[in-house]
Amino acid sequence: FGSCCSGTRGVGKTALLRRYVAGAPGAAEPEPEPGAEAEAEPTVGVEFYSRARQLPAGPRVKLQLWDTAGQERFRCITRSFYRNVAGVLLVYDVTNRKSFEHIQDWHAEVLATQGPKVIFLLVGHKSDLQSSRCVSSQEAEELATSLGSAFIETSARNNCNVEMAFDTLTDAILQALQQGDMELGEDWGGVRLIHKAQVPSSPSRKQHAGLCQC
Ligand SMILES: Nc1nc2c(ncn2[C@@H]2O[C@H](COP(=O)(O)OP(=O)(O)OP(=O)(O)O)[C@@H](O)[C@H]2O)c(=O)[nH]1
Repeated sequence: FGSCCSGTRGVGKTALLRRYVAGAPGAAEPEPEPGAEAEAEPTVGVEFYSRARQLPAGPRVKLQLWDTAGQERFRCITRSFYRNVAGVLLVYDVTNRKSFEHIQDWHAEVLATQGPKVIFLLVGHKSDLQSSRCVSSQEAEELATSLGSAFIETSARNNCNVEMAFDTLTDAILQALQQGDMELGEDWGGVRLIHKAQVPSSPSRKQHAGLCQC
């Protein structure tokens, strides 16, 4: 499943993705975050992450995750990645009101590129910073409802709800596929199926576990 993280600069998209990828069995711990006084390196264009997940229902899926830069000057590059995503995490920072107000712009931008079939998840990030919160869960719930998406609050720092966020998105994509709300297309890379039967049995080739790998 192709998915991406979108949101204003500095909301914590990279930290969220790194925390999720580091949660895979056997993965290395994410690099320590810079100290409070040091600025984190902004994402340049788009960075790529991936993580496999065994679904309880049987299939093994691989999430291909694009970390898109929040800075305006990279917008041309990031837009080109929306075409091949099945899911989008719309991320804002619960301590940054402006990042919340821009969520509708990010949503509209993805829709303008991808069409209405993409699955959104609204993510209120940095939930560990409760004392400086300026976006309530309730108003975020209301925004999520108006966008037709689910909503979750996360913290990469406390490792709170990080797995849950990506699991929620994956499950929603799977459900949309099963219900026919999302369809596979040959010229669309948002969801790709690799059937086990199509994988040659040569010992030199890596076998895919489960029924399929996306
Ligand atoms: N308190 C707190 N800080 C966080 C959390 N996640 C990220 N940060 C901090 O927020 C800052 C920005 O994080 P990034 O992950 O670089 O943000 P980004 O959205 O990827 O930024 P761009 O790549 O510029 O769009 C860094 O200083 C991180 O240490 C979190 O869960 N809690």
